[in-house]
Amino acid sequence: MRILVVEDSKVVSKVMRHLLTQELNCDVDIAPDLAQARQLLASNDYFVAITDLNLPDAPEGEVVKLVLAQQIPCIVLTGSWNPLERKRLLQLGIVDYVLKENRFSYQYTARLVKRLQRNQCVKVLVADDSVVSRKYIRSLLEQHLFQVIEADDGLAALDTLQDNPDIKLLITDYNMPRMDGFGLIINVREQFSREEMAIIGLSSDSDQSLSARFIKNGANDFLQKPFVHEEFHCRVLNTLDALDMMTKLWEQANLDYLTNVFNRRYFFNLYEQKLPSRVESQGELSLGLLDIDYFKKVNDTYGHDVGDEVLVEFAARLTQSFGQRFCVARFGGEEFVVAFKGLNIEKTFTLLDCFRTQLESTPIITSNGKVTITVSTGLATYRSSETIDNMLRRADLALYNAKASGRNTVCIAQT
Ligand SMILES: Nc1nc2c(ncn2[C@@H]2O[C@H](COP(=O)(O)OP(=O)(O)OP(=O)(O)O)[C@@H](O)[C@H]2O)c(=O)[nH]1
Repeated sequence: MRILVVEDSKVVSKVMRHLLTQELNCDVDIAPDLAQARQLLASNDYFVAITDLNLPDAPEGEVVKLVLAQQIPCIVLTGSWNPLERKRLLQLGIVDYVLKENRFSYQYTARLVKRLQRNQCVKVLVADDSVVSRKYIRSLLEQHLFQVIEADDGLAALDTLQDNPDIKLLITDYNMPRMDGFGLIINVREQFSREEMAIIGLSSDSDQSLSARFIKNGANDFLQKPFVHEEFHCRVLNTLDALDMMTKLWEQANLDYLTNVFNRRYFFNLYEQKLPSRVESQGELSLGLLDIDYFKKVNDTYGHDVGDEVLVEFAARLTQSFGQRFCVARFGGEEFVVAFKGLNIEKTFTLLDCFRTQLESTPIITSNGKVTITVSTGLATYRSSETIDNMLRRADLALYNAKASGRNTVCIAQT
């Protein structure tokens, strides 16, 4: 990713280069005047340009037009606060007008570029029966590089969500035919939690209780129409930042910090409570408890860091082999579990034994050379009315037998 900074102050361009390279993996080109900006724009593709308005050879913000003419998102970073000029430039389609007030202005600009990069992968659904309003919101969102999908009422929005379950933000009007904004939000919240999707309600209705009702029904935020361009962007960005934060918290609570597979807590939340009904609805369930053989020796021979690399690669191979269909979790240390739902014991045994032979024959490449490991596995299949703890106890006994019989083998628990 390449970013152009058009700035005649050496101090400011140095600060921006430092902050941008710190926040993002990117190349930064600096143009101190319009002539050099023109040259650089002619020979490179830029993700975004950050431009001053007052340059030695272009004192009237001419560089903004040049950047926008090439369809490059433009952030104005200026020392002069001119409300009329600001309004004119926002209408021209710049991403933002940032005043150089203090160091936070530069940090804000770098974070904004990072958000633009993130926004490219974020799908936003706009539900509104007014074509004019929909198109306006679309244009604002596209200035910030979001992927935008439109729906003209609540029912059409629900259909769109079925086809695009990866939509991260829903912006919905209140008054719509067939299904209004409240009906839509109530339906959406039955399928998508607050960690999965954010919702912003909109309305031009003068009823002041609407904002609270939107939020009580499951929206994250509310905006009164007509709204100011920048308020819209601030609300969208804050809502998505909160969603990102929730996702991060969820990941910290449910994923293993080293290997990124699920952790023990996630596994037990998934299986502890509803084991019989889950098994009945999905058919059989088998658990594989896998423990790397003589892992202490790996640590003692190559060091703890290489031990970590081995664990990461082992988890990656488990995920590659089973992660798409089954739950893979690290129970702690060098012990992992895979829950094979819907598979009988014979098929599960074949899969685990195949994984075992492949692991043995494919050394792990580490920073300290190749390391060959083997794995012992205990395999238990669900018995009527059994708890997950009991199943794991039986899988653990089978694992003990696998270790006792010489390791590098899969042992089946007694039913
Ligand atoms: N590198 C690394 N080592 C870990 C981690 N968690 C646990 N270990 C080490 O894993 C080793 C497990 O050793 P043991 O329980 O004796 O088992 P083992 O050497 O694999 O022997 P068997 O299981 O009997 O084949 C210990 O040395 C732990 O310190 C980790 O996150 N990273």
